[in-house]
Amino acid sequence: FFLRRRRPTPPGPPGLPLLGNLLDLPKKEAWKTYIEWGKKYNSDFLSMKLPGQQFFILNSSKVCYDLLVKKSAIYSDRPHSTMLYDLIGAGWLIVFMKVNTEYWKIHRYLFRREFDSGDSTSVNKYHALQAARRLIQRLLTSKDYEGELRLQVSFRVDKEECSRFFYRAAVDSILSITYGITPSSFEHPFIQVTEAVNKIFADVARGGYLVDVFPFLKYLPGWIPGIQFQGIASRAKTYAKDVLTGPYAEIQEQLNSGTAVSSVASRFFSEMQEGKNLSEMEKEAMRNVLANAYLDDCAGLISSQSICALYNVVLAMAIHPEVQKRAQKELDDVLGGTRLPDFTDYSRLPYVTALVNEVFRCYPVTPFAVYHLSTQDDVYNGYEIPKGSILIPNAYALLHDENLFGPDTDKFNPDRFIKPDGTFNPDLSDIEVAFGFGRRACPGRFIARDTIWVMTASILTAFEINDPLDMNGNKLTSESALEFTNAMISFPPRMKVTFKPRIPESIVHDAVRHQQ
Ligand code: HEM
Repeated sequence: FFLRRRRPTPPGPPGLPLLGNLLDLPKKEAWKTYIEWGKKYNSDFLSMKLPGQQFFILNSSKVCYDLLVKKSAIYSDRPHSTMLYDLIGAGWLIVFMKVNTEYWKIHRYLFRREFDSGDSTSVNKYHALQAARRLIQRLLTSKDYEGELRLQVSFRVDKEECSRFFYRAAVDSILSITYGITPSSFEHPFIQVTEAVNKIFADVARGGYLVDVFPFLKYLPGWIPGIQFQGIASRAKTYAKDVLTGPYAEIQEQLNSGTAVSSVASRFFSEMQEGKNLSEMEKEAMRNVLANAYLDDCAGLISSQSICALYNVVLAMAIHPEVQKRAQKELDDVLGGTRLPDFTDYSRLPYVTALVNEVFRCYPVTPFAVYHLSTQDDVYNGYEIPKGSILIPNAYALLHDENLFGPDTDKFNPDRFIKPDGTFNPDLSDIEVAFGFGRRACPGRFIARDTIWVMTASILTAFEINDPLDMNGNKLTSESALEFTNAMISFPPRMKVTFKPRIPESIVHDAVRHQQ
């Protein structure tokens, strides 16, 4: 036994005794450093150790597919968070659920049924379209608006200019899809609570709580100096409960008073009223699925993916005016400058679709997807992967791989998604990795794509996005060095842009009225 030779681990920076690679952890855009490590160690499969935890970095499509897709049965778990599970009681968050349990499977099944199947898709799309139109109307009629609107595009989810519009648009869209609720203002409690939860969950995901490293700390009372996490957890527990039960209770009241509009929740309650026999687990799972959709998109596991994607669209359009103009020409040719786009225009707007895909590719919202945890000892290419290892899929590396997406992948070029005959090229299907891998792949990706598409098409129809400036007032261009945040959800740098209207206000007001 003692003489048994251990198999090697893949190459990686050597690290220090006890600390492992703690001091090697990149402070900026870690995904780019991991690509550099791959070149240095001449391997697409790397290892890294932190105290008590073995990590593997997956830098190529082959390794990601071999492990996370082909062997997804053993590479699809998540690390346990004492803060989230044991202290906040947020075991209903699908993204952190233990894999392959009946509980997780019923949540995934219901999520898929409600967010990616024929009947529900058309109602979901209708709500996303309405939210897009309300966004355009709010931008046009903002009290700050004087012919042109100067927005501060900021990744901080607070009440700064851009957040007011894009944060609200994303919440507006997902709340109406899930519960049929349209918040009347930014101060609405269902928006405010997501802001509060956002901060705490973001810290958990960043590994910001010591109790996640030393779980025994959970037994210490909150009055001991340095144990603030107990107080934070107790506040988060209240917020999380509000997220789970607030809109759920409101939709029940609306149904009773006959004022509910069609949504995922209303369909579910109608089924129950019609006598559909559901187990207690199914009922609980459905309540959780609704809250997961609401929370994952607004304050999610780490922050808000759709909001980040919208910021990236604004950034990309501002620093690539030639792409913006071409997309606007396509929109004008189809819409004639007389109306806002809708989903029936999809097939006639291949360049808009290409540019949305290019935004997901060039500026991935989740450059590492979400970490996966292995549940069995395994061997890959002669290397040992012990049970309990964390796998970091470098989605950014794949999305910038020239073998998958053609030349100059550091350049923003929607044409890579256009076929020679001018139609959209669906063959670059590796773009899917922008939404994760294998059995954990994002179940909200269909509605996320639809929402970002219709919001992008609507914004570009209604506005020119000009004059991007950094926070020091320097002009930003496609050549500027942009530093994205080094986090699970990677936000673009803060900047200011101008929104200049391109169509008469009456078109937008008519579109919103027509939808009601
Ligand atoms: C731009 C938008 C979005 C992006 C880029 C995104 C990306 C991701 C990624 C990378 C994962 C982890 C996949 C993995 O572990 O391999 C994930 C998980 C998840 N996403 Fe999304 N997402 C987006 C929008 C949404 C929306 C709108 C919803 C809800 C309607 C949603 C719901 C979820 C859920 C429930 C999970 C957890 C799945 C599980 O762990 O089994 N996402 N998403």
